[in-house]
Amino acid sequence: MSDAALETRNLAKSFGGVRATRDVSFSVGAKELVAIIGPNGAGKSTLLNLITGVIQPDSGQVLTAGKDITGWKPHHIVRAGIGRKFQVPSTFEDLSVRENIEVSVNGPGAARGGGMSVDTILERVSLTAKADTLACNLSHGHRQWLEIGMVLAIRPRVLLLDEPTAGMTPEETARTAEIAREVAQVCSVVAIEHDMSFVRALDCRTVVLHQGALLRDSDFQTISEDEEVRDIYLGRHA
Ligand SMILES: Nc1ncnc2c1ncn2[C@@H]1O[C@H](COP(=O)(O)OP(=O)(O)OP(=O)(O)O)[C@@H](O)[C@H]1O
Repeated sequence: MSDAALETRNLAKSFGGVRATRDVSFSVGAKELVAIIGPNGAGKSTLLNLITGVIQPDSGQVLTAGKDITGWKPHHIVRAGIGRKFQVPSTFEDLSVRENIEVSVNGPGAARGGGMSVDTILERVSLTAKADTLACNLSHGHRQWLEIGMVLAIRPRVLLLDEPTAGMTPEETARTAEIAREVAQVCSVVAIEHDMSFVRALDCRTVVLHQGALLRDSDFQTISEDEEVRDIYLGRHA
C-alpha cells in the first residue's frame, strides 16, 4: 500500500476522440513541492479535475495516504485532505482578510483539529499587514494569496494550485513562488503553471505532460535543458 500524499495510477480520461489523460501515474510525497507543466491542451486541467473529483476517470485510480478516493465527490475529496485553489478567487468580498481566514479555519477542516493559527496563516501568505483590509479592496495578487490562505486553513495534506500566478505582476509571481515553497514545509504542494519564470523560481521536481501523457518527471534544471521539452513548448513537436 502506498502512503504517498497523492498518487495517481494509470489515470485515463477521453472526451469523445480526444485522449485528454493517458495512463498517468505519478506520486507526490509528504511536503513535496511539484510543478506540472505542459503546453496548451496537454491535459493539465483534466488531470487536476480528475484528482479533485470534478470529473470521473474512464480508468485508473487516485489515492491519498493509501486511501483510494477515485470516484469520490469533490467535497469528500477536500475532506480527505486534497485542497485546491482555483484560478477564479472565491473570497468573501465584504469580510476582511482575517475574517476570510477565520471562516475557513472554522469550516469543515476544523473538525480534524491541530491546524495553524489565523496569524500563522496570514504570515505564511504574506498578508499580515493586510489583515484588516476588506477582500474587495485587495489587489489581484493579494487576493490570490488570500485564497491560498483559505485553503491552508482547512489543513490540506496536499494543496493543488491551478495557474496561481495568472494575471500577476513579476514581483507578485516571485513572491508567490516563495509562498509556495514555504507552504511546502507544512503540506505537499502541486502547482500547475504556464509561467516558466514561476516554475524556475519554484526550482522543484517538474512533471511535463504532453498530449495527455506524462512525458518527463525530473528536476527543473534537467527539464529546462531537455530538447524534446523545448520543442514541445516551441510547437516543433509532432
Ligand atoms: N469537457 C471537455 N470536453 C471535450 N474536450 C475536452 C474537455 N476538457 C478538455 N478537453 C480536451 O482535452 C485536452 C486536454 O485539455 P486540458 O484543458 O486538460 O489541457 P490543459 O493542459 O489544461 O490546457 P490549457 O493549458 O490550455 O488550459 C484538450 O484537447 C481539450 O480540448
